[in-house]
Amino acid sequence: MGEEVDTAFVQAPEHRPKSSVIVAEGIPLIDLSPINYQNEDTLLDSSIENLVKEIGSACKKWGFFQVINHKVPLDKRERIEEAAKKFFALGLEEKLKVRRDAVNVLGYFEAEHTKNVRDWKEIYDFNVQEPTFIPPSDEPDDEENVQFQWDNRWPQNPPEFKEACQEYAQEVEKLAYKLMELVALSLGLVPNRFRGYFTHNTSNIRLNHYPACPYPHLALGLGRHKDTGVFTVLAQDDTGGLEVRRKSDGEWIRVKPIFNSFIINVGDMIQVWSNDAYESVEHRVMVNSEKDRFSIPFFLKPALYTDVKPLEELLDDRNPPIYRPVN
Ligand SMILES: O=C(O)CCC(=O)C(=O)O
Ligand SMILES: [Fe+2]
Repeated sequence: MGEEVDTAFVQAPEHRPKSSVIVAEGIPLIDLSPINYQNEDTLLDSSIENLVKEIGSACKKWGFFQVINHKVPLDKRERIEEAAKKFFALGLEEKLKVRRDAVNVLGYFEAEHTKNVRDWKEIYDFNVQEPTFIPPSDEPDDEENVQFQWDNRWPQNPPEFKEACQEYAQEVEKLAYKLMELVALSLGLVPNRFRGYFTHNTSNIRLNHYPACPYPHLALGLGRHKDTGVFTVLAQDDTGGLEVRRKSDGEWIRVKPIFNSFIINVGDMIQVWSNDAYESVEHRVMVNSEKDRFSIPFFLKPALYTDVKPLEELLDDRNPPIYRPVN
């Protein structure tokens, strides 16, 4: 990524970052302490009730919130952050050894595009559940129906990379399931309503590296998009750069980094399950000319065979299904 402006990275004028930044007072900060003192049978006492209300209203109003006191051990997070830094600092040739390709969707990738404009970043993807369960195809001979592979490609360097990734994944996955229960309660459902969808989950973790960029006014680290999964649990470093589209007026709002917190955002699947009660919200990432930025999203995703459709319990004559099942 040299000093010349490479037009592949240049955003259309209306999508370029503005020089003034609005820092969100707005996106709610939610303290998860109440669930850390609970066991399953007491999940419904009053501190949980308040927490559930906070989560429900954050999902409705913003589609985004931050959580603290989440019980993901800080040392596990620091270990994967360090491993990610060391991996991205390797030479390109070394990283290309684990590059994703047309068949295997996991591994390193340096040429991601969002809405046809190249993102100023490099990434590494791995799946949380290994091996990923792939349902047998109905039409195995159909040439259109390419069978993708979902095999984690672990680099040899740094040596601790795989273990750091797997240990972190386990912890953040536990947090995701707790949040899923709280989201279920906030929709008036039983806490484990969604659990069965994740037996053969396809959740993945992405390591994002946004290098410092010589023309941050023209490019984006990641163009505007919505997350396609259930929801995302994102660890961002202290650089800042994530912006969220405020539902009330469409303004881009910067999400302030808070030490040892996670950012949670509603994805497309909750939007469908909840029949639009909660909406998936656009977000994007700014780059800057001085500092690299690292982030680690965990994308909670169900089994590949899941039919995602509005949940029957939430529908009635006044709230008919907006979506047909999507598989
Ligand atoms: O880097 C970030 O803060 C956000 C990343 C993101 O939105 C994504 O990878 O989908
Ligand atoms: Fe995203």
